[in-house]
Amino acid sequence: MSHGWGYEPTNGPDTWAADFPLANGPRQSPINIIPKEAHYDPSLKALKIRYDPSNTKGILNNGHSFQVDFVDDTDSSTLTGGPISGVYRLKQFHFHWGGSDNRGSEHTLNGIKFPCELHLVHWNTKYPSFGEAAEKPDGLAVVGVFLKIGAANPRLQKVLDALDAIKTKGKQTTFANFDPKTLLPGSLDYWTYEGSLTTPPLLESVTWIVLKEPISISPAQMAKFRSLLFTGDGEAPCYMVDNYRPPQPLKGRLVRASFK
Ligand SMILES: COc1ccc(C)cc1NC(=O)Nc1ccc2c(c1)[B-](O)(O)OC2
Ligand SMILES: [Zn+2]
Repeated sequence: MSHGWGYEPTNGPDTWAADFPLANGPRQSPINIIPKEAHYDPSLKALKIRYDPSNTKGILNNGHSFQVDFVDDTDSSTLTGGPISGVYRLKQFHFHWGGSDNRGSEHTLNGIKFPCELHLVHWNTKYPSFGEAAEKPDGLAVVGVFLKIGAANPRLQKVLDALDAIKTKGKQTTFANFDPKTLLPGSLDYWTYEGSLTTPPLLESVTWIVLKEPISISPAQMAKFRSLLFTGDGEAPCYMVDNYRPPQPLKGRLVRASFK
């Protein structure tokens, strides 16, 4: 049976180039962000984020992470402003995390890994669908939020409570009326650069918008993420941990900052 990509030594990030040559492309993600080397750009606009909780569609264990999906057939949950032009619709959000608190994020700050990173995925409505947009250089905009260990985050609780129902790969369950805006930190200051999906097919279609301010997650809440399985029912269980790609070469790209 074909060995799909994953995060184990036999199918992890170092093996992806064999099936996905974009892995060695010119605008791969994630990257290490060095704040002192970022360029403050006063022309960058503030992010405008408007989400409608009634667009929440469900929650799924896709075997690589879990994601909360949104109805995206109207402009009711959108990202505008910031470094992007036009209207991008919210499609889904998901997380990446480590097997212990010293790793898990995809982007790093001065080489520091956070225990977890949230990705809010949006697609450019100048294209007819997410799939079409994902193939275009300006097709996607992803807001990345670092999570750091601290007090329990009550905003995460509804998501965490749903995880028992999606323990194994392929499981999904109803999930309604969730406002992802409640997951954002107080400040929307960000770094931005042109990059890619951090999972195969590694398409180079993402304008990354990484927020400077992390949100908190408690050790008990992290343990809940780590109780999910990469594997499906009936397979030898493998805990869903370390589902992150390490930083990729910057290859001359500029990282801009929306703040001084
Ligand atoms: C098999 O998966 C696909 C099949 C067809 C298409 C067009 C896209 C995908 N995958 C996809 O969108 N992944 C994906 C989308 C967005 C983000 C990430 C992964 B991330 O880097 O982790 O954060 C942002
Ligand atoms: Zn992601």
